[in-house]
Amino acid sequence: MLPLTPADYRALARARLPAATWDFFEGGAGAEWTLRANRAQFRRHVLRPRVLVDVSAPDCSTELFGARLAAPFGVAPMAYHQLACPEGEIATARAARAAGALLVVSIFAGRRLEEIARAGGDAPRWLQLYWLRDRAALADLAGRAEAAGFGALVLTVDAPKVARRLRDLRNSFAVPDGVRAVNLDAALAVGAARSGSSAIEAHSVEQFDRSITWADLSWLRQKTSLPLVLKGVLTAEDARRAVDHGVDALVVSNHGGRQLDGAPPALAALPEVVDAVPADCPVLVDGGIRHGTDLAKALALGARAALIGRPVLWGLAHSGEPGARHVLDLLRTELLDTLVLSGRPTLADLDRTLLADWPPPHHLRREDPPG
Ligand SMILES: Cc1cc2nc3c(=O)[nH]c(=O)nc-3n(C[C@H](O)[C@H](O)[C@H](O)COP(=O)(O)O)c2cc1C
Ligand SMILES: O=C(O)C(=O)c1ccccc1
Repeated sequence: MLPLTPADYRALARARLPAATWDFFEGGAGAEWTLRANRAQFRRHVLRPRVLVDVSAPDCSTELFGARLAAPFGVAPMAYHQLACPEGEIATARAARAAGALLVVSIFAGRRLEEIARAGGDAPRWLQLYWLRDRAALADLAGRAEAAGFGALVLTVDAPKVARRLRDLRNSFAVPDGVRAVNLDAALAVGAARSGSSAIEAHSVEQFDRSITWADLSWLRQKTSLPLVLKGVLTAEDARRAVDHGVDALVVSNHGGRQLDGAPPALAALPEVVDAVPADCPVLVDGGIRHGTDLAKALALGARAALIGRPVLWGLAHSGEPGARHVLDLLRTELLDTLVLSGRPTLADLDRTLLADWPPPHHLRREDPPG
């Protein structure tokens, strides 16, 4: 089968991956309610097409922190791309560069930052951090990122610990031998499998500093001159607080349903965050974006760009760099089609008038009594 959508890559990737790896990629926290809600929320909006608009030159390129993107999206930070393909983040960096997409590298990447940077060339990349107890390790990463041409630091704030993910507990999931977070000291690595527990959850409990507060942000600020992005904000209150603390951009995210189960779908939280921050503060979003139409909906609700998580892993698992590149290219192609067919040829034309609620609110439902 020739894959024509990210969903096609999902089916092909599943057949190639060990069951426990598949579960780690696909799974969420708890009852996976938020995981499902991320997708369901996209189905609650329909697109209101405008006709007889000149759509002969659609353009979905954009700029973020001074870097040019061919399309308004990037690869979400995800640990250990070598679980999907042997080249790991090197393949992803080449794919993102070829597709003109931003790459956000996880602190738990399996390849060295400097190598990833070489593979990415002049394409834009950011580094994601978790706040480890070992602040020297954080300071070291911040310095290396700046030296290797990373354009921003992304602090993930929705994970004081990794959540209880039932699939990983049932599988006693651990990272296989030969895959390691090489940008950190071996002493900070994820441990071995233990029956009935998740090595990743256990590791986070040991290594993540869950005592940090807003007051600690100034420490990280002062370690770097790079823009600072907070990932995992879902409320207007925290969005305002972030801006007050000098944060340069936000990612509205529930971590792909992998952290607080019961958190709102990212798309539903997006408008309150967009409305809470100044217009010059970029708001990104991730979670459940699988189609070009999903991108159009997120942008219409005020996102400057989106991050793509699992679909990139599907492409990597299918065929490494070309697979990941094709997934990103498909999303850009689908977005361009959406711009043309909805009569909104540029990203500036995507606003809330593109969307209507679905199903439409009724005054009178069939089951309501007459009169
Ligand atoms: C396998 C996997 C590993 C992840 N690792 C990280 C990580 O290291 N750091 C982080 O901030 N988010 C991590 N995330 C969350 C993603 O950055 C992103 O928020 C989420 O996957 C977006 O949802 P989507 O997969 O539905 O597109 C991970 C997600 C997955 C699926
Ligand atoms: O962030 C995650 O979702 C995740 O899966 C992870 C992986 C390795 C270490 C910490 C978190």
